[in-house]
Amino acid sequence: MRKIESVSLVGLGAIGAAYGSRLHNELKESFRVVANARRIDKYSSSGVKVNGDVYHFNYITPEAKADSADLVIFAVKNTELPQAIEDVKHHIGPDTIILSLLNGISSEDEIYSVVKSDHILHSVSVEIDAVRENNEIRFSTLGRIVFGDKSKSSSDDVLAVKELFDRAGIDYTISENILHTMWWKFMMNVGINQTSAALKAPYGVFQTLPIAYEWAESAMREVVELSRKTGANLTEEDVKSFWPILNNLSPEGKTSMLQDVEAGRKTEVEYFGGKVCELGKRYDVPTPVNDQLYKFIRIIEEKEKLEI
Ligand SMILES: NC(=O)C1=CN([C@@H]2O[C@H](COP(=O)(O)OP(=O)(O)OC[C@H]3O[C@@H](n4cnc5c(N)ncnc54)[C@H](OP(=O)(O)O)[C@@H]3O)[C@@H](O)[C@H]2O)C=CC1
Ligand SMILES: CC(C)(CO)C(=O)C(=O)O
Repeated sequence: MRKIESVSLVGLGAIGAAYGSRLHNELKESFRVVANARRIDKYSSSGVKVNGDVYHFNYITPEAKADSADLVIFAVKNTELPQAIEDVKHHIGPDTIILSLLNGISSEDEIYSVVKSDHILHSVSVEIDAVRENNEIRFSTLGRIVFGDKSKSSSDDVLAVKELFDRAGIDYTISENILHTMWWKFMMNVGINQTSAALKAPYGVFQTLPIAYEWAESAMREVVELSRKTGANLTEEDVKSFWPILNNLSPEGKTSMLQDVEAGRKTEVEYFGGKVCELGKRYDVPTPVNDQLYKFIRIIEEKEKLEI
């Protein structure tokens, strides 16, 4: 098994900085953050704070000549992925393992369509409640990364990432059925991210108001129906499995979509509700809850652009 000695990250936001701080502690200068000059200025001026500790990472611009990394991690939003792939391409060699921590079920395919690598693992981060405000990232729980190889249950790439996470102190689970895992996480995001953004509600609202949680569950159940058509085969038990996860998150914590709405940024709604509506049409499965959530969040985004 080969040992991962160098990692390049693109996306130093809530998720990227949370896990990146652990990788920096382990790999020091061999952990590189790829970012353009504007972002590097922003990060360098006062450092990036992760749970109160100030980090100065090893920054590198997309244009700079670079050796390919043993591992490249994507931690940008789905809307930012095409540019991120372009920006990190100097760091991807024929043997580079690629991990995408993006939510949704499409980022790995999108990366593959450009880099055509056989070393792309599938992954999701779960049970993390990371919140970013400017250069400051806070989380009460780092959760874990669930990852796996779509074609084999255990591969050299999986074992190499496992060994790195053990060294860096990052919790993980290796999934034996990563397609199911990706859909399970997708289902949660479709439920909680969209309803929290529509209600402008942190996790505490869902922990205490059954009516809010039921709304999230109704959006998730449409994903369960769709999963039966795609082979991911989610069940009602999968829907119920989110309850203990939610209860472990900080009541003040906010989904990444609520953070986007509050910051006036474009959200990932196309990759959650938008995807559900698209698949619903393709498989002739009704998706009334997501149809409304999709419209609602699109209106919030458009409203942001109006000057009235
Ligand atoms: N927050 C959370 O708790 C969780 C989030 N996720 C998922 O993880 C992914 C990332 O989310 P999150 O960390 O919250 O998002 P953030 O918006 O906090 O972070 C994204 C970061 O990527 C940077 N970025 C974007 N494009 C580039 C680029 N081309 N080069 C370098 N940096 C770039 C952005 O910089 P800038 O701000 O300067 O544009 C920003 O700092 C999403 O898919 C999300 O759904 C998954 C689990 C939990
Ligand atoms: C599941 C949840 C809500 C927190 O880990 C998430 O993935 C997000 O905020 O995007």
